[in-house]
Amino acid sequence: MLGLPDEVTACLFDLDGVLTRTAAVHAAAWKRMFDAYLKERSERTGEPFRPFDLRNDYATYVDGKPRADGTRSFLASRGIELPAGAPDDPPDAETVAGLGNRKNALVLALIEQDGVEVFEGSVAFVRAARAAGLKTAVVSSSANTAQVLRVTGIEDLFDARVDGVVAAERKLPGKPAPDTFLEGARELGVPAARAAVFEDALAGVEAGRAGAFGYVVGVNRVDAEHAAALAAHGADRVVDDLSELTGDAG
Ligand SMILES: O=P(O)(O)OC[C@H]1O[C@@H](O)[C@H](O)[C@@H](O)[C@@H]1O
Repeated sequence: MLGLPDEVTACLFDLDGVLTRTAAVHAAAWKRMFDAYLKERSERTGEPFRPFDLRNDYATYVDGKPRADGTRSFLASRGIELPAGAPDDPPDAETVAGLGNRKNALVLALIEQDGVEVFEGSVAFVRAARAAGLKTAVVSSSANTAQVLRVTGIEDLFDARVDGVVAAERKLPGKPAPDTFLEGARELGVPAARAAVFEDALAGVEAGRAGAFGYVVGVNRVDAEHAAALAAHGADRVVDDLSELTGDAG
């Protein structure tokens, strides 16, 4: 009925791009922050300015990973290495934390300005899963997860939450490592083999595969190329919307 293998008794949902329409918000904020930084750097050093590519740089280096890992990973792709800095570095500090704080201020401003929308097909799927007796958790790298769940009013649909704040407290390595999803399954009291992972990011489906979860659903919100990449990185099935799983696609 849910389009999942029979042995699956729990569902672990990524947030941004799976439950809520916030992946594009993050991508836009990353681009604005990195382009401003790269431009300023190129004026200073004389290196050519090559902007952040919203599609490829985001999917390859940033999407799905914790904020600092995404920052470091993209900068490394451009041969740039910055000091880690401190969590409360100001947004103009030339550190990994400073650039991350600059990007987070942009995300919060965009959320404040435009609000957050859910994917209705996903919310209907979560409700159907719970009605069928499955346990549900949100497993996201985002430190803004609690706030996004609150403003969209869907926080009560989940039995557990493992987000960027929880992962930092418990010292769990972020996606593509499987640890945050494994922690989500542990909180729901099920072994990984009985849990399904729902992910739109390449780092996320990789985490699903690395954790040997019972089923990995790739949720494609981009294009056919991204759908193929989700399958190549570990998705057992790729859908454009979770309603495809229940056969409710309208
Ligand atoms: O900066 P935040 O809100 O802690 O989120 C970290 C990451 O969380 C992930 O869910 C997003 O896919 C990334 O784009 C984002 O950068």
